[in-house]
Amino acid sequence: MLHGLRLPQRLLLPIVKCQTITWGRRSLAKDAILPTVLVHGGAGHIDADKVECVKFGVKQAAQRGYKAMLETGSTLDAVEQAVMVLEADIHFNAGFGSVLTQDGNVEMDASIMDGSRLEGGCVTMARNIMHPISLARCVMEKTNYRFLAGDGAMRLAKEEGFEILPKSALITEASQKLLKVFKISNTDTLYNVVPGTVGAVAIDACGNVAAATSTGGLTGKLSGRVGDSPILGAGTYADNEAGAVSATGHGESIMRYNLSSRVLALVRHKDYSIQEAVEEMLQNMTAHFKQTGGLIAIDHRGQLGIYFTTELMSWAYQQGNELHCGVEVGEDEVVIVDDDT
Ligand SMILES: NC(=O)C[C@H](N)C(=O)O
Repeated sequence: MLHGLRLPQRLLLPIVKCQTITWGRRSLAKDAILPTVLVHGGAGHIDADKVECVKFGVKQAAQRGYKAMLETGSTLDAVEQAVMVLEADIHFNAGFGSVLTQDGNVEMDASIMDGSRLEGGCVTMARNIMHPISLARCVMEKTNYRFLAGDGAMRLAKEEGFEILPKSALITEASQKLLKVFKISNTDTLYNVVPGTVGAVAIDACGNVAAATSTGGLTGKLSGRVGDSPILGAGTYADNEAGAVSATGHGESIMRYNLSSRVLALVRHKDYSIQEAVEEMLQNMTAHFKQTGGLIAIDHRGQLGIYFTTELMSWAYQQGNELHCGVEVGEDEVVIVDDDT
């Protein structure tokens, strides 16, 4: 059965009026976009006793990202900071708490993209660092390349002063238990039963978008397996002319479907609303590959798309002083936060 939620059409209240601003590729005359940071904490099952912790985590992340955007004016900072909160949180499969390979090791994937310049950075097989998302950003900003793997990525981490943690530092009791369960059950869809991959998308008042995704991948994966999360167009994409997307779910399906790019192509070329686009693409992917997933997205006008074909997906966003959050289909909890949080 397919699950998802429809968000109420939101009023677009002008809070910042942008001048006509010329970015690299075209002139944008935009107004009435509400700056927003939207995050997800993975699609799948969440144990009932963990739901509140997971909700707390995604809300913290959305708030942190929003605050970063206000402080620095950068959507790239917003998505990086939001994802960093979730990488450091034991309840998510990214950074600390990442799931384990068949050999019992942590190998992490991450990517980040700046929609104003179509710039991106990606890492795979990152080890022993808390924040692969920041390493992905370093690849983008400090090298002539856009994707580094394994030893090369780790060399950059050392050169850039990342703290290199002991091998066991990111491994948790929960991830070890999951690997045991995986080995007994020998299924490849264990992402369905663990809190997941994390991601963020953001837009500022001028229509600049960014996206970021970070994950430990799939429990029991072969060493060297690369998922969708570090692949631009699959797990992550951002383009000011269409919007920003972060995906979660079965990586081998998401990458073959080029899920994030397809969503934005519908918005840009077929005049879909972002919610229609995430629903249709995820339903099609799920029907085609018989594998599930979840998406968060923001279009270039600031409209939001949230959808999942799994049982649950944790998400949260901050827009002005409203903090929204949900886990189940149709859930949309709202709290008002202080301006200075
Ligand atoms: N939980 C997830 O979202 C897993 C991730 N998409 C991967 O396949 O690596």
